[in-house]
Amino acid sequence: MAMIEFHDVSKLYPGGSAALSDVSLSIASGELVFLAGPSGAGKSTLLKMIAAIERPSTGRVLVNGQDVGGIKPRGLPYLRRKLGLILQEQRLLMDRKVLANVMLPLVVTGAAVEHAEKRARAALEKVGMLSKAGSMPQTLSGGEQQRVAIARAIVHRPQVIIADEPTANLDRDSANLVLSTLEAFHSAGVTCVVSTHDEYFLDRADRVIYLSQGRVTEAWQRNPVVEDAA
Ligand SMILES: Nc1ncnc2c1ncn2[C@@H]1O[C@H](COP(=O)(O)OP(=O)(O)OP(=O)(O)O)[C@@H](O)[C@H]1O
Repeated sequence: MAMIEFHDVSKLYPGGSAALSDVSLSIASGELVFLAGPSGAGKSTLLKMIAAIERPSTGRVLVNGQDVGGIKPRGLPYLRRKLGLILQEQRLLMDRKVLANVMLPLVVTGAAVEHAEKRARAALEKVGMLSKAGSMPQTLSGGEQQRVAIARAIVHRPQVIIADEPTANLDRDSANLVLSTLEAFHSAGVTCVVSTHDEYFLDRADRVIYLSQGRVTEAWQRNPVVEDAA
């Protein structure tokens, strides 16, 4: 079943040229898909459309069958509950401990503090960062901070993880750990869409969609999933 579908999606930013042009793609439930392409190709724009942070100028974006392009503000929390977002502009709060950072998405949606803390500890354990729960973010390496950001993104157990360049500026070992963390969620059935510049990861990927100047220029799949005919 398709979790994410783009049908002839174009995006024009006000006053700008087309950030995306006629993009059509389908991502199945449980897939791990990499989005590649040069800076400015439209990767961030595409990811933000899945979360309805940006809206298509034309075309349709469906998440779990729901058209999210025209979603009303009151429908956004329902959509966002399904999604775990690791976006470039969402840094950790440096004046709060790791645990508080990961609890925050639950606390702001009204969860009880004890419940939020329990969930946050479980999320930190999943990304191998529970021992740093009491640390301040600036005492962590870039890769560790990124794993905390992943814990924050999955604390509400989303069906889909959207990660925009989660390994940017990391050394190879840290990048590998971040990627293994995402792969573990994929193995647990979570749909993952991850943008990257890193050829090393693209070589290992099962499915890559290349964007250039807002268009899908290449897309391949190493081991195509054979749909069960039944
Ligand atoms: N809010 C905005 N307003 C106007 N133009 C924008 C906005 N966001 C992105 N753009 C433009 O849209 C195009 C695609 O940008 P986008 O950030 O989606 O690319 P990207 O592939 O994610 O690049 P990078 O790898 O550098 O993050 C670029 O030309 C960019 O300048």
